[in-house]
Amino acid sequence: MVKRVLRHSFFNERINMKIGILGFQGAFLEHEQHIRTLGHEAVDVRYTEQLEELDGIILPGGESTTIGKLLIRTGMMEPLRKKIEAGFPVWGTCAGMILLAKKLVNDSTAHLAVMDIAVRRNAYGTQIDSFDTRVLIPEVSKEPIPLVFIRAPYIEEVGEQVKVMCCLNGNIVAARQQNMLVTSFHPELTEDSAFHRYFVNMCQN
Ligand SMILES: NC(=O)CC[C@H](N)C(=O)O
Repeated sequence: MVKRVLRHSFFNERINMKIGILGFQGAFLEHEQHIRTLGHEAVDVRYTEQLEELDGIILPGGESTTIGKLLIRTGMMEPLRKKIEAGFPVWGTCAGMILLAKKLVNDSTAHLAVMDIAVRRNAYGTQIDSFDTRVLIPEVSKEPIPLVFIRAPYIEEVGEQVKVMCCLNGNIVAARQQNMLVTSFHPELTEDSAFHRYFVNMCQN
């Protein structure tokens, strides 16, 4: 409560959020750039103690099996899971989506298993099946935004609490359940900051 009050300016404008980006592997720099462009601080998260100073965390793309193993090895898996279950804002892009899913339909990777979605890993095939497209996601932006898919997963089933934000050819590629946001694609690899703005807003509320 004290933290919330202190982080508002005199005129009640929110200043300088601290957004963590899990830095074990994957697209740290690209996410950092967007967070900085929006005027907030990006923190490279590698230790459990760092979680306490953050307003939210991004789990970037990479290799979910590797990131899952590192979460266990560093002792961050359980504290992070508990924090997310208590309402800590989190956004998983691609491998990050896999880490957040309660159910993996074609894999048994160690993961956080907090969000009520069933996810298929590498659902679009291999690296050469990577692709990009533009889609209007009204909740996030007034204009169609570029979506980049790289060995991407998609969501096959969602629980009652989950809001589907974007479907592509009948597959769910973006969804939100309260404090948890997931995207199959990589907004950090495009110039459009709409998704980062959306997540920062989630962290402010
Ligand atoms: N770009 C990505 O994050 C790819 C995810 C990767 N295919 C995995 O299973 O973890």
